[in-house]
Amino acid sequence: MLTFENLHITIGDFELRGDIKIETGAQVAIMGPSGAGKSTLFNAVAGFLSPSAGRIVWDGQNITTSVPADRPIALLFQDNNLFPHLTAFQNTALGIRPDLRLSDTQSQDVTDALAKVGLQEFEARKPAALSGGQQSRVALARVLVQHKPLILLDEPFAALGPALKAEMLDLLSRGIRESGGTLLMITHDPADAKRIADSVIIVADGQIAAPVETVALFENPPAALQTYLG
Ligand SMILES: Nc1ncnc2c1ncn2[C@@H]1O[C@H](COP(=O)(O)OP(=O)(O)OP(=O)(O)O)[C@@H](O)[C@H]1O
Repeated sequence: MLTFENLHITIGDFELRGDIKIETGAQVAIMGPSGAGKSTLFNAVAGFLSPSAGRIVWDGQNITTSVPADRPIALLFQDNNLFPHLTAFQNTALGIRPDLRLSDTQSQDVTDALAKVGLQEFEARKPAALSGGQQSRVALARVLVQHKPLILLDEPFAALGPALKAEMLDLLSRGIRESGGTLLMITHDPADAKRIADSVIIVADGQIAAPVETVALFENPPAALQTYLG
């Protein structure tokens, strides 16, 4: 379980508060207006920003002040962050060891992750020789190979067309479910939430709301979501 205990985040005069629990294995969409603090919340969870008060607890362990590398977290951001001079295999392997010196088992893990995202034939290709969708798959393989229990995605696959995006979300959701991971995904697209999220957390008006079951939320959206959806 991921818990925000009286969490208070401050940047200049921007403030965000939350006191919520997220069940292990949940797949949760984070939604809310632009500038409401979604990325800021991720930065605090990932350890790039220190909260001004409160605690972030994962499975009973206080991680509020842990350095990013010691947190149980893998991150996937919109731009994929692939290195142009490295192959799909090497870009994936970076998730295990930045110096790319893998054991045989680790190499097999990379091969398995690339197969899982349908790139078994593309291991030796560099990003320039991969389509946008294939590049996203490499980034996803790099997340899966880390076997982290908590996965944070900030607007993943936003650059892809709707069909490809849906396919990637399904791959992602299945991959994380198989590994028992917990997923937090920032998205502006209600279709993303409806496709894979069990519940939605609304970040608005300085508050991180408790997760609400996705179908129920869209059937009866709170005021902040109504305004945001237009
Ligand atoms: N480094 C910073 N210094 C000062 N203010 C910041 C900084 N980073 C973010 N902010 C402010 O914090 C608030 C929250 O920003 P954040 O990027 O978390 O919003 P968001 O919900 O992710 O928005 P979007 O949907 O547009 O990406 C905004 O008012 C932003 O201007």
